[in-house]
Amino acid sequence: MSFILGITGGIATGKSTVVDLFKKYNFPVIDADIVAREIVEPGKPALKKIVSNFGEDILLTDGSLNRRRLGQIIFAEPKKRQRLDQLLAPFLQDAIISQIDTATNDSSLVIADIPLLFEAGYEKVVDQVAVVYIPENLQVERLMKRENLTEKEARQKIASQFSIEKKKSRADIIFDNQKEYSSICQKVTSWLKANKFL
Ligand SMILES: CC(C)(COP(=O)(O)OP(=O)(O)OC[C@H]1O[C@@H](n2cnc3c(N)ncnc32)[C@H](O)[C@@H]1O)[C@@H](O)C(=O)NCCC(=O)NCCS
Ligand SMILES: Nc1ncnc2c1ncn2[C@@H]1O[C@H](COP(=O)(O)OP(=O)(O)OP(=O)(O)O)[C@@H](O)[C@H]1O
Repeated sequence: MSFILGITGGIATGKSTVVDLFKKYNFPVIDADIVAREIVEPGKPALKKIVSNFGEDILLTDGSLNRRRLGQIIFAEPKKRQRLDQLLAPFLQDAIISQIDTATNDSSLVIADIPLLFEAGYEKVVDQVAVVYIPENLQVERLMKRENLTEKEARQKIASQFSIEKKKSRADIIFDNQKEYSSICQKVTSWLKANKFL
């Protein structure tokens, strides 16, 4: 029996930074953002659904999804975001569960990196949830810096998810990422040792 650890957080709170540490220890990682890219490759049914809802304009000339354009639409218009979430949810869920199942054959610990874990109800497919936490003001600061956004744009993206405080209050484990990199490394390693995965 493998232990499935869900990792979530807000945009730019440091999920990738934490997940990379688990990868360094060779634990398998299912990345929901990558799965979400795979299910909308040209020819896949989820892409057809997006086109029938958002129009042909949502494709690039080579027939692939114009991710930048779709991002601009959904982060500015909550109704359209909800529509996208609804139409992708069944495809995402099937693919995520199937990738987790496959990974459990090879490892005692499987990491599921799911940005919208709470919003989309993935608590039921993982054993525990770790939230990578920084306070919202620092989240705004790191997001603006990483993506070269204005404060308004950063806050708009953050507002499209549950707040980081709400996620923190639902966590089984909190990986606080306010301090320097070495501090978060130490926390992850301590958790692995305390739970006998190292
Ligand atoms: C809108 C899309 C095309 C934008 O693509 P882009 O390459 O610019 O961003 P990327 O996929 O790397 O997502 C970056 C981050 O945005 C946030 N995010 C993505 N989709 C959503 C959403 N529907 N609601 C809230 N936040 C979201 C997540 O924190 C994610 O980590 C893409 O994010 C997408 O297909 N989203 C819908 C699928 C989804 O729900 N993904 C999250 C998996 S849990
Ligand atoms: N401890 C830290 N100190 C300073 N900066 C950090 C720290 N951890 C992460 N960062 C920076 O903050 C930004 C966000 O981190 P990261 O990309 O890991 O977040 P994320 O939660 O995976 O984001 P997203 O889900 O939006 O892709 C990055 O630019 C990263 O370099």
